[in-house]
Amino acid sequence: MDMNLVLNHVDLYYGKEQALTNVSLQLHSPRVYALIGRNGSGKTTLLSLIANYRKHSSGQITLNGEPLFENSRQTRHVQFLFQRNFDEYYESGEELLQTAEELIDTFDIEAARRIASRFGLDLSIPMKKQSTGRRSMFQAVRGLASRAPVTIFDEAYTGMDAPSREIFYEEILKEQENHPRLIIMSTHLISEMEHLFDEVIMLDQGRVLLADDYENVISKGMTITGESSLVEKFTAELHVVKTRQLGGTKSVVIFQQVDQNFLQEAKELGLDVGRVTLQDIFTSMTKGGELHEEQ
Ligand SMILES: Nc1ncnc2c1ncn2[C@@H]1O[C@H](COP(=O)(O)OP(=O)(O)OP(=O)(O)O)[C@@H](O)[C@H]1O
Repeated sequence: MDMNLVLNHVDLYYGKEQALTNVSLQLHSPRVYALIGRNGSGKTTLLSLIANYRKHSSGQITLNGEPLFENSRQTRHVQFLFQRNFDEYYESGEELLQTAEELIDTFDIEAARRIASRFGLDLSIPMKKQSTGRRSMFQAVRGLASRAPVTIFDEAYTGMDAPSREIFYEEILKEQENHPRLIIMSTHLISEMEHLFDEVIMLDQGRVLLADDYENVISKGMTITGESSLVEKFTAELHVVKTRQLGGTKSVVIFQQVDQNFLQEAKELGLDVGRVTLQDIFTSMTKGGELHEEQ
């Protein structure tokens, strides 16, 4: 089922504090969206609006052309998985999966049991007795097996060890191949999860700093290194997001689409042009403002 989620000039206030400002986004299936941003940038707030956990203060949020808030015809498409505290849950994982099967039309309990078994997650134990990482595994299982057309994972890996996270990523890719949908994942583990993403949304202090196709984002970022004055001259008109000075050598990160002529010219001048990762772009653009100087 095709999903089309649109946010149009959305603001969110907590009392007098503005957590989201003028957020406009268009998301659609089948895509995996990375939602990245520094602590307190508004990721969970944004996800909680999409998941109908709270109402936006102004603007519009629609799913498939209909206002989303308290609209059960559309909200039933959305599942939100976050680091839930299961301290009061005496039910076992299996019992909670059976409840999910009753409540969620698309839920596949056999898939849930299979993925739980891959994690080595014992579903017979009361959830309150599970460790933090295993509670996260359970949320991952529930989200993946929900097959919800809009599935949201808010830092779903919290507490999971590296092998378990690897299983989670493999299952995301498998699910997306067999049951494609709109998945949104907020994360701080950018390098580790980069291979999962089709799209990138970057928040900074409640505003959208960037929303683009992953390949576009990566193709815009590059480093240019060489003799200081040469680098300065060459990049004077470019969108420089980070500068690093090492003696007489300067290295800058630019974030801008450039053409082959540009690369050729850099080569002829003896400048070194290198690729950067999404994590590099993210830290360059958000570490203490857009332009970051390092000595
Ligand atoms: N329930 C709340 N009441 C008041 N302010 C809140 C509430 N929840 C979040 N905030 C504030 O809103 C802003 C955004 O918080 P949010 O939790 O959405 O950020 P985040 O990007 O998810 O952060 P993190 O990466 O640390 O989880 C922060 O300034 C936070 O203090």
